[in-house]
Formats: sequence, structure tokens, C-alpha cells
Amino acid sequence: MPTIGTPLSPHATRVLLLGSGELGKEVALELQRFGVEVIAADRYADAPAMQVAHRSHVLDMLDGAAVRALIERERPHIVVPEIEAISTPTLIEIETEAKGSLRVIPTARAARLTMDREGIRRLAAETLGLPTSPYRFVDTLADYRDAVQAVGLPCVVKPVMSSSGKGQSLVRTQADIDAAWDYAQTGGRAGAGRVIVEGFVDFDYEITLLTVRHAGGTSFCDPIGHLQRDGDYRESWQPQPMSPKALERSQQIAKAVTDDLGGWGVFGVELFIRGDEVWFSEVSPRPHDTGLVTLLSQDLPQFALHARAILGLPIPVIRQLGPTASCAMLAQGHGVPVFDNVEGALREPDTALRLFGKPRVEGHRRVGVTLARGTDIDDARARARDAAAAITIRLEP
Ligand SMILES: Nc1ncnc2c1ncn2[C@@H]1O[C@H](COP(=O)(O)OP(=O)(O)OP(=O)(O)O)[C@@H](O)[C@H]1O
Ligand SMILES: NCC(=O)N[C@@H]1O[C@H](COP(=O)([O-])[O-])[C@@H](O)[C@H]1O
Ligand SMILES: [Mg+2]
Repeated sequence: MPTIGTPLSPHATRVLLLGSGELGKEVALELQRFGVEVIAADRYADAPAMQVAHRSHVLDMLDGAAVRALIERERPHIVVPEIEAISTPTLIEIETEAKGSLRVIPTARAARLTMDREGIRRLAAETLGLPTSPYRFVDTLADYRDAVQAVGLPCVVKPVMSSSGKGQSLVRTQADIDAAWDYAQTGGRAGAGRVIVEGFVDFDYEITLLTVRHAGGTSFCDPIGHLQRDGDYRESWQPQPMSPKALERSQQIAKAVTDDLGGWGVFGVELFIRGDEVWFSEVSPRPHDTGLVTLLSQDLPQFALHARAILGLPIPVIRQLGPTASCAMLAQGHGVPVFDNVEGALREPDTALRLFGKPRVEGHRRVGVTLARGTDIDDARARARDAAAAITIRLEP
């Protein structure tokens, strides 16, 4: 299958990114290196991946007619979902109609099942029988209150379509219950609607297991440990030390889920670990934010792995380069980000930086990431944090 044409010619291999954030930007750059014609789309103009693509489009990706019109206009060979808030039923229709002339990554069904928490949770827990937190899905405040009592406190409340912790709350006491409902109704990526109530898993640590399905089979990256605050990632590191049993169990769960979802590409399988016990949490059928660490920790970062996998190219080996960490840079307020003292982040050896080029911040937004290798994980984390702390972010009108 792998034939690659020349961009901007009738022989181009065209890839359409649906979602153009920081993760899509790195995927676009990797595709550009193979001479792929990259078309970037998102809900707003000048998104990070748009700045490195051949062309871009602004549309409401939850509008099926708009997604269909874009695909008919651009005639991509490969469609790469980059966020979950996409009209995935439209992708299923288009993939079926195309009869093999267009592929959705990893598959339209996988995009559909993972676009909301219900599809993937029911698949993992009820079809595949994998261990997960206890859960209930609810549509009304009354059912929600019942679900919280049934699942028990503490519990975690999330809109079914959201990411990076948007609309998510930890409910510790009875007093938190109604506020969590209100936040779930207003904070998600697709407006009000269904909510999941999950029992709180008291894990020792959590990991993302990057799992790559490619022409030659399935490969795993070393486990990535991470620290989340308010449901959003702040730091990640690789490799996360694990017992052999917990690692084996994690790989089994990741294999079961990704085999069922099928197709080619990188998956970020999120798992909670306590001792040798492992719970499945969720999976992204695309590169993962905590996997930004692989920009410095692997010879083939997750973005290069995604590009190779979706193009049907071989991945004979993934080399891990030693203990590495990433630290997310968050901006708070309103305006256009300006970064002062950037040199301060790069003075130390084995550090790296990505500034995403997001056009504006309204509220709070991840705008960059620092990366550092160290003698061990603690050293790498401290160095990545120091690098991030060196930079001052101003928001200009
Ligand atoms: N049931 C739970 N028990 C304990 N902690 C939880 C639970 N659900 C979520 N968390 C914590 O909140 C974090 C974010 O949750 P989750 O991954 O479901 O949200 P998300 O919005 O999809 O985030 P992302 O898009 O960044 O992966 C988890 O990584 C974990 O730290
Ligand atoms: N946890 C998922 C995740 O990190 N996704 C990444 O964040 C972007 C949205 O950022 P924004 O909310 O700042 O536009 C997405 O486009 C993707 O790159
Ligand atoms: Mg998550």
C-alpha cells in the first residue's frame, strides 16, 4: 500500500486533520517530512497545526454536513481525528461510502466509540470485561443525584464529551454534588448533556501506555507516568517504574482494547495502577497529551509513530533514550501569549521547548511544554519544571 505522491500536485497523498491543536501540529510536521499534503481543520482560525499545514479550514466539526462538505471538497486519502468533538457518525457514513478510497484513523468506528465516554466505557467494561471504576450514565439532575448515591463518595463527574478535564469535578462531600452537575453541563466540549458518574479509584499511580498498531503488528512504548490537576495534565515522565505483573497486565488490557478498535495509528491507553492491580480508564485513538514527553524520550516520538503507522510504513524498533519528563505551560487570563526569558528554559543541557502558537487565551489554556532528560525521573521532572518556571507568559490585548 505505501505509495506517497508529491504535495500540491494531482499525485499528492492528502491527509486531513480534524482538530489542529498542539498534538496535531507535531503530527502535521511529521507528515510534512514524508512529503504528504497536509490539510488542517479546527473550530477556530490560526490553530497550531494550521500554521504548519498546506491549507486550513475553519468549521464546526460537530456539524455533520460541514464535515461532509469539507471532505468532499478536499478529497483526502486519510482523515485523522485530533480531538473527540467531531461528528463521528458522518465519518462512519463517509468511510463506508468511500469503499477503501478514504481511511479514517484508526477507524471511523474507533473514533465513534471514543468520542464520548459511554461508547468506550461500555465496550471496555461490558463487552471486553476489563476492570474499570464503577460508573453510571445520567441525563437529568434527579438521576444524577441517585447515581452519586449508588456509586458512592468520593466520585468523579464528567461530561461524556470532554477532554483535558473540561467540565470534570471530584465530588468529595454531599455539598459538592450539585455544583459538579452544573459544571458538567457548562464545561464540556459539546454543551449540556449526558454525564458519567465514576467511582473514585484510589490508585498508587496512573500511566498512559502508548500503543501503536501498524503494518507490522502492535508495539508498546515504555509506560508514561503523569500528574493531573483538575483533570488536566501538568507533568509526565517516562519510563514510569512498574512491577512486571502490573506492566504485563497493562499491556494485555491495551492490546485487548486496541485490537477491538482496530486500524492503524497511536493509541494512548490510560490506566490506573495499585500494586499489581490495573484499571482501564479511557483511550485516545491518537497521540496523547502526556505523550508529549516522547518528543525527547524516544528516537521516534509518538507523532512520528502516528505518521508512520497511518501511512502503512514499518516501525521496526522504538528506542527509549533514558529518563525524561515534560511540564505543561499553562496561561491564565485573556489575550495573546507573549513569552519572556525563553532562553532561561534552554540553558541546561538535554532540555527542549515547544511553544504551540495558540492565537489567544480566554480563561486558561495550555500554550507550551518543556522537556528534559535527567539522571533519573525525579531529576528529569525537576529540570522540566525549572525550565517551565524560567519563562514568564504575558497576555497582551
Ligand atoms: N474514576 C476516577 N478515579 C480516580 N481518578 C480519576 C477518575 N477519573 C478521572 N480521574 C483523574 O482525572 C484525570 C482526568 O480524567 P480523564 O482522563 O477521564 O479526563 P479527560 O478530560 O478525558 O482528560 P484527558 O483528555 O486529558 O485525558 C485522570 O487522569 C485521573 O487523574
Ligand atoms: N487532552 C487532550 C489534548 O490535550 N488535546 C490537545 O489539545 C488541543 C485543544 O487545546 P485547546 O483546548 O487549548 O484548544 C487539541 O487540539 C489537542 O491537540
Ligand atoms: Mg484522560
